[in-house]
Amino acid sequence: MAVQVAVAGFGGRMGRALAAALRLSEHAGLSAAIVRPGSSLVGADAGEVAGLGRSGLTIVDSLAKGDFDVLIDFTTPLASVENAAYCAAQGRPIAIGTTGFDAEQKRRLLANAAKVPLCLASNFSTGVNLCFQLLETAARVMGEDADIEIVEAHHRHKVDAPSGTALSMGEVVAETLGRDLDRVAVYGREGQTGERDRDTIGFATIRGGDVVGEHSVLFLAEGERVEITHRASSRLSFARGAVRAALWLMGSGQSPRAPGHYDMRDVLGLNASHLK
Ligand SMILES: NC(=O)C1=CN([C@@H]2O[C@H](COP(=O)(O)OP(=O)(O)OC[C@H]3O[C@@H](n4cnc5c(N)ncnc54)[C@H](OP(=O)(O)O)[C@@H]3O)[C@@H](O)[C@H]2O)C=CC1
Ligand SMILES: O=C(O)C1=N[C@H](C(=O)O)C[C@H](O)C1
Repeated sequence: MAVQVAVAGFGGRMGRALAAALRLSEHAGLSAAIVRPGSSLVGADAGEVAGLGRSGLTIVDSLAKGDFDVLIDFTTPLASVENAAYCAAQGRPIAIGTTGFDAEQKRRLLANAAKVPLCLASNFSTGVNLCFQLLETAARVMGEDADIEIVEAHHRHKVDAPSGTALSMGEVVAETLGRDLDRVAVYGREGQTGERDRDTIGFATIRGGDVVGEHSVLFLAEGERVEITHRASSRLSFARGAVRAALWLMGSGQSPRAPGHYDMRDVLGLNASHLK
């Protein structure tokens, strides 16, 4: 039987993409579509709202009104923290794609991983997670001799900056080089900045139009440079990854994973020690 998936943030850009990804999945199906309390979408047909035709599933405004095995959450930091606590209390696995958490929100979110399997990924696409792996190699080989800059571009509606993916990329590079990202990150430059400090990792943000998501990490050395770039052209790449993660959390038809904090590299088998 198909794994029953609830989607929180159903009315958003990713919510609709998740509806399409679940429609394409052989092993998972949409069983609950959750929107913000007070949303005008409450009571509407989920399939119609997602542009997929009538589904017979009514949109609701709380997880307690839905029936599900596993939750996929792409909402806001506040809502994700609440939803994770609900899932932990109910013993249900959760895959979270929301970005923009502050340190305290992230601590509260991850505390729930003591009770249930929780997969938190700033980017669920396969390509970005492969880039994380490539970045480790690039940082190891070139990092000490290069200036490292991270550039990201997203659509005009995005509310957090830098993107969660850019921050994850910075963390991968900083960790590989034994640097503390909180100390070396430079978020934008203006005025008399002085010369660049070699140990810093710079971030630049572009917002506009309908850009789905683009990330480049530049390793700028004397006489040469390496650029590792990922460009997403469809939100389906994120949504299909999140569905894959939800199925993985459910143990792919067997018993669910043990409680713990996982990420998309665990789902893809990219955290295996033989790859390091
Ligand atoms: N990890 C990944 O691969 C990806 C992550 N993201 C991240 O996912 C998040 C969502 O992105 P996107 O879909 O573009 O944003 P949207 O703003 O389009 O969608 C977010 C939705 O969450 C809804 N929402 C807010 N509070 C609640 C609540 N309590 N319960 C249920 N729904 C709620 C909002 O409703 P309302 O509008 O009515 O307030 C909105 O419809 C962002 O943080 C983004 O950065 C995005 C793409 C990929
Ligand atoms: O808000 C978005 O759209 C995206 N957000 C994620 C992020 O902040 O990294 C992932 C993706 O790039 C799209």
